[in-house]
Amino acid sequence: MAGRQDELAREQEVVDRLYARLDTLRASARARLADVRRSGPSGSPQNRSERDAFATLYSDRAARLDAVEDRLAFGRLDLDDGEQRYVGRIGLTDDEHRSLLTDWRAPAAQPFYRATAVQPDGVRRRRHVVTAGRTVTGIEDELLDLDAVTDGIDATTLSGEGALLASLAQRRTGRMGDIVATIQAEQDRIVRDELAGALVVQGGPGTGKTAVALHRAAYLLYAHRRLLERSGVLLVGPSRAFLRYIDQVLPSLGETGVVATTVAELVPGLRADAVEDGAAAEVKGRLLWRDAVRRAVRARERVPAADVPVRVDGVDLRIRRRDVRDAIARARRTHKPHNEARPTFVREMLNRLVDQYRTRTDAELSDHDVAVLLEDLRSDRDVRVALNLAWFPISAEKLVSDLWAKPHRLAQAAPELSAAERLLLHRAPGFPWTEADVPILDEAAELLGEDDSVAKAEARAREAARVAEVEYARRVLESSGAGGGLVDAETLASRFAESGPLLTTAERASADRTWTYGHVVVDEAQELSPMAWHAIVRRVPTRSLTIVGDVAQTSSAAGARSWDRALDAVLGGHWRIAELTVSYRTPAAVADAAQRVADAAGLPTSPLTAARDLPGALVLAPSTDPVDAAARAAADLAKEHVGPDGAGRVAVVAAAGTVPGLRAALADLLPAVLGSEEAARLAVQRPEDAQVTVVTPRDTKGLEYDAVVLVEPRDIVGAQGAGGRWGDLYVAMTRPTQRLVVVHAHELPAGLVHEG
Ligand SMILES: Nc1ncnc2c1ncn2[C@@H]1O[C@H](COP(=O)(O)OP(=O)(O)OP(=O)(O)O)[C@@H](O)[C@H]1O
Repeated sequence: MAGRQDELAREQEVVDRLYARLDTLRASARARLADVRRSGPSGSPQNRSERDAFATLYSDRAARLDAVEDRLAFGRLDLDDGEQRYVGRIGLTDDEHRSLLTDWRAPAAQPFYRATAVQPDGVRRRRHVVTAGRTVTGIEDELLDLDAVTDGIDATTLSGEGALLASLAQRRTGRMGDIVATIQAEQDRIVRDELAGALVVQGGPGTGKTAVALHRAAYLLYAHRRLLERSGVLLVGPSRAFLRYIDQVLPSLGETGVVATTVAELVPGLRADAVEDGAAAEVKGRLLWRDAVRRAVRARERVPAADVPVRVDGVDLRIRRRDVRDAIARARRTHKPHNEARPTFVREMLNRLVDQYRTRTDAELSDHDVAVLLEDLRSDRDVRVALNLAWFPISAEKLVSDLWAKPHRLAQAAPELSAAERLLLHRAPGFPWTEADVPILDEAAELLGEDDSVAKAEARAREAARVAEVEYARRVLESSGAGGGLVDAETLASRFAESGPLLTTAERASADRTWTYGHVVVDEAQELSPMAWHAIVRRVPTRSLTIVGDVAQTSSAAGARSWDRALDAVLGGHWRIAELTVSYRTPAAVADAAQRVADAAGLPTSPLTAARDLPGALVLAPSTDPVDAAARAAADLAKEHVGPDGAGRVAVVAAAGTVPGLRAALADLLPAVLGSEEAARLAVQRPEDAQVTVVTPRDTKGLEYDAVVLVEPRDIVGAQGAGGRWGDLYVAMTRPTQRLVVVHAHELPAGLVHEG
């Protein structure tokens, strides 16, 4: 083994040099930061904001360098021409700009993920370097030499199998980690796919769709930094819990500027956390709301039933129906949103009233007289009421809450709905918003706009100032040499902005409903309703999207069972699809059983091959007392998998009605099985950090656990047979990385029966 020890020692030397370089760069970023901060609070506002901008720049750089500590370098390519190229989390060069480490996203790193013996791409050997902290603990070589190929090679051949299996075997921490060291070829093709257009990634559970989507976001930010740093990247996930689960991945890849949100949070400042019936959510998810909201808005632009008499300055005037009709037509011709077109309507009406006044009184009116008269008309209560009734200034919230609370408004706006469907949507005034309301509110906000003439004037002034700042920033960058691809004049200028705190693109974007992004990533995309798609696509006019999901896992009634049907309406058929087929999460026995169940239920599954199997991964446990049996199984699994260091996750997954009973049974049992101290430690964990947890299938969406106890599959599916919640069962079965125990009193669904 002397050869291997020598190799390890050699790699250790290289890794030591790379960390030394990293330390030097960190020290230099810190020193620059300290210099900038030391320069004190003196100077002109211009100087101060310049100093703040550089402080942000250097602290960003220091934070990025800090984030890449773990597994800084993880690969080596030995090329045909004798070059050895190290691949790692970021690119590093020495003082003479010679490459020490190649960023995993650079074209030069691509063969690390793609080269095969059949297509070696100039690579002789691929080496995975495994490190713990800064110590090299292992190496794994693949010779990409056709002579070394014994068996046939197929699409599922794993690269760096040892490193991959080691990472899959690790205890789960409740936070997703990056997979940068072991991205597989089929995944890499998706990660590096071009920016333009909409890419749909369909794949069964555990095929790495989420991981791939996040690595793709990091890749695109690297490959198109100038464009995307300014416009931003939006990530839409299914829930806050899910966003928390993945929130360390992008920072570990050196990217912190991505805006992460859920559909419920898509409109800044709006809380939509109430839960509603799936049937109502399905109706609210239909595309018909584009027309319905338009009609609801139009209903606030209304010609009165009869002329309205008003008396101004002792003169009798009439708000005439035909004037209102003409003024409405005129305002609509501006093609502005309702509230923004309102001043045109009002101006038009007031001018017509002035004309009437002139005719009635037969008076010569000077400019001054007209101005005074206009002011009188504007402040007259009756005139105001009549004009408001004809063109009502209204907020999105008020418009939509009127639709839900006032049956006649809904009937008028959405005549295509049946009376039963309309009844489903009825709410008492003051109800809280739900997720399905948000795309409708967004549509309303879009069609209403804001009456923001003052804000607009301010924005124009700010834009003029910004142009000057960009010019200034360009000069600063030229003279300081701080550009180097890390920051451009626009970015720096936005940080120079004198007013308010220094906002990053992500901060500005997340506070602005009308922001348009350079790229949008949608995860668990099968859950989105057509209206939610409409709201998301609006935010990316270039239609540059990465859409990942699995139409076999859909649980929302408004979600998609086919990508064609979900996307053609909003993307006009302009999207491409890639498929992932290897399940990295779930052991083969579990993945195969889940696949059989899903196929028997007729779900639109993708082909799925598990990357590994584990003995005893699937246990079927019949019991006459499933609650007790599930609690016992979970306690035993907790003993096996849950560590006091916070690693290891066990979930009991059950239909909602059983959850409270299971929680109580488990709480009673854990002290006896784990000891009272360990049980007490677990008992006080926050729900999102809980190492042992009892949840419904929908709570587990996108997440994973070391072991899962699945309680009574029949209850999860529900009584409807073929129309039941099979997607939920498919999700629940495919959460464990190590073991699935199915506890049941009733008959198991087809496909879940022990074969042989
Ligand atoms: N190339 C890889 N190397 C190491 N781990 C990987 C790789 N690909 C995926 N994994 C791991 O497999 C697990 C499943 O990945 P992920 O959650 O991205 O799958 P998914 O397709 O989004 O699943 P689901 O459809 O169930 O939400 C994760 O723990 C992920 O880190």
